[in-house]
Amino acid sequence: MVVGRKWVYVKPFDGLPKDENFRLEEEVFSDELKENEFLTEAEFLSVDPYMRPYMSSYPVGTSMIGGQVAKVTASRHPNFPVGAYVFGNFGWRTHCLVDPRKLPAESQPYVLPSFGRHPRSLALGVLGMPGNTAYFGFLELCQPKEGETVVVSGAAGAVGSIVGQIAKLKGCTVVGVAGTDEKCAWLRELGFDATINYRAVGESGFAEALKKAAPKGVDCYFDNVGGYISVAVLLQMNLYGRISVCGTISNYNEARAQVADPQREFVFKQLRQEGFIVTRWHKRWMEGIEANLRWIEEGKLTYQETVTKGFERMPEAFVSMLTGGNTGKAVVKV
Ligand SMILES: NC(=O)C1=CN([C@@H]2O[C@H](COP(=O)(O)OP(=O)(O)OC[C@H]3O[C@@H](n4cnc5c(N)ncnc54)[C@H](OP(=O)(O)O)[C@@H]3O)[C@@H](O)[C@H]2O)C=CC1
Ligand SMILES: CCCCCCCCC/C=C/C=O
Repeated sequence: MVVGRKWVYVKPFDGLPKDENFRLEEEVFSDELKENEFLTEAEFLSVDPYMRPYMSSYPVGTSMIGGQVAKVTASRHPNFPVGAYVFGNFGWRTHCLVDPRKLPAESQPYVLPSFGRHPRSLALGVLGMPGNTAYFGFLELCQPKEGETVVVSGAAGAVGSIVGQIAKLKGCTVVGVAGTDEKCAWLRELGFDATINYRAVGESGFAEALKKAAPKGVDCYFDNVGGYISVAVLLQMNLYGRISVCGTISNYNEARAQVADPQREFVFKQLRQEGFIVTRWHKRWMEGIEANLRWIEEGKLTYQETVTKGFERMPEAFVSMLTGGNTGKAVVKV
């Protein structure tokens, strides 16, 4: 018998998540596995922005959703032997009994490929879902061309920091938008050509700061945040510009987003905007991971992680990420 712990969603979110929304519970697993089942023990867990809006469609009493890196501790599945490390969407839990046949195609667990000298936690960041969000969401939807100007919001986070570096690899001029001077300094170290600390310039100063940072206008916008930042970028897009709408974290804690009417820009500048969910590319998942790993090995792609220690601190790490406490990928080490 194995006793695990899990975080349960016990009260609907209202604004920023609080302690009262979560409860830590125990769960018991039998040692008796059925054919094709395996048991895991978590090593690293991910806290991601999507958990905030997604949980609103789950009933209270559901375990918190999310990805993790875990070790297989018992198995009756030939592809998941004892001792293997896997990625799985097992939720905020220390242990999980898995039968892959019960999971949808786009959420199948997989044994981690070798990351060489790099930590396994990267399977939650640059070598996992956020890295693939950057790789596919930027390259496929923005179709960047050498010499173009790319703006990335949420630029110092898990997705944005990779998008900006890929844009540099493609020969673009890159402007990153982030919430502190320290984050902006890191982005310039990564090779970003210009940065804007949106908190420092404020809503009223953002358009002018963008004009300075991107004097030739914007050809591609990778949008992680929505809100006034995105409206300002939209108004400075060039003819035939492309916008990849990845996320709108600026309103995840609000019941309703403030709506602007941007349609005129789309008509007269003939813009193209497309939203996406990264699992759209689940059949090409390993292609993204291999490309990002290759760039890391070649010294062309750098990553950073913000690691919180202790499974009991999952809610704290989640709220910290939602409020800008992380640089690069936010993860929790059990
Ligand atoms: N479409 C898809 O398939 C996917 C979408 N996403 C989306 O990508 C975005 C980034 O995710 P991810 O890289 O994991 O998260 P990050 O690592 O970027 O962490 C979230 C960051 O958002 C920033 N932020 C918080 N509030 C605001 C605000 N009001 N305005 C601007 N920035 C804010 C904070 O940085 P700062 O200090 O700069 O404010 C914070 O660090 C999210 O919107 C997420 O939902 C992620 C994965 C897949
Ligand atoms: C039950 C876990 C589902 C995991 C899906 C991961 C896809 C994240 C898509 C993110 C969208 C916006 O942030």
